[in-house]
Amino acid sequence: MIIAVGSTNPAKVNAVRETWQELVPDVTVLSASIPSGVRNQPFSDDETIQGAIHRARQAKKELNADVGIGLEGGVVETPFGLFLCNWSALADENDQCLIAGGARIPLPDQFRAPLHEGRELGPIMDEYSKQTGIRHHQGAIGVFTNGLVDRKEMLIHLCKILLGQYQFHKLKNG
Ligand SMILES: O=P(O)(O)OP(=O)(O)OP(=O)(O)OC[C@H]1O[C@@H](n2cnc3c(O)ncnc32)[C@H](O)[C@@H]1O
Ligand SMILES: [Mg+2]
Repeated sequence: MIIAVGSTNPAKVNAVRETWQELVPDVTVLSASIPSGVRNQPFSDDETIQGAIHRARQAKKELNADVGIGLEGGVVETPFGLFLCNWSALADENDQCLIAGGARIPLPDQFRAPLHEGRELGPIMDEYSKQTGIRHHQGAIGVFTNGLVDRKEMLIHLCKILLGQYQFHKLKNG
């Protein structure tokens, strides 16, 4: 079975690889950089979900896979402040999509202006934490949880929710 991931970000690819290779026999995980079809920095749940779905379907198509997976990070305004959000989608053999949402965590108020001006969270996080490539490693969630939950671990949870739904639908519909 071939699984295609619509990103080359190691936090994303390794999350998919570790989840599927551990839980499903004879899986090959391929990855390719796939545009999300939405803004580089999605600004709502809807836009982030749309990006995840687009990446899942395109990855499946471009890599000629059985199943495609899209993982997308975004930000959402709430009455309690600006939050990081995480969404994922799995495109199955019939191109039907399963969706799963992940962790949310508040972002500092000072991030609001640069994000609204069109900057991406990745570089803002690098400046804030005085590190480089945060998005590829611990992620914002790792920084703001003191390293207790990193981006890959958070994405593994999403991948398990996708895989579990996929198995549930297979058992139900054959
Ligand atoms: O190569 P791709 O797959 O595009 O990976 P990415 O890191 O850009 O991730 P997304 O496109 O899913 O996320 C949209 C933006 O939000 C940023 N982002 C999302 N989650 C993040 C996190 O946990 N830490 C740092 N930046 C994050 C990301 O860097 C982008 O600027
Ligand atoms: Mg991106």
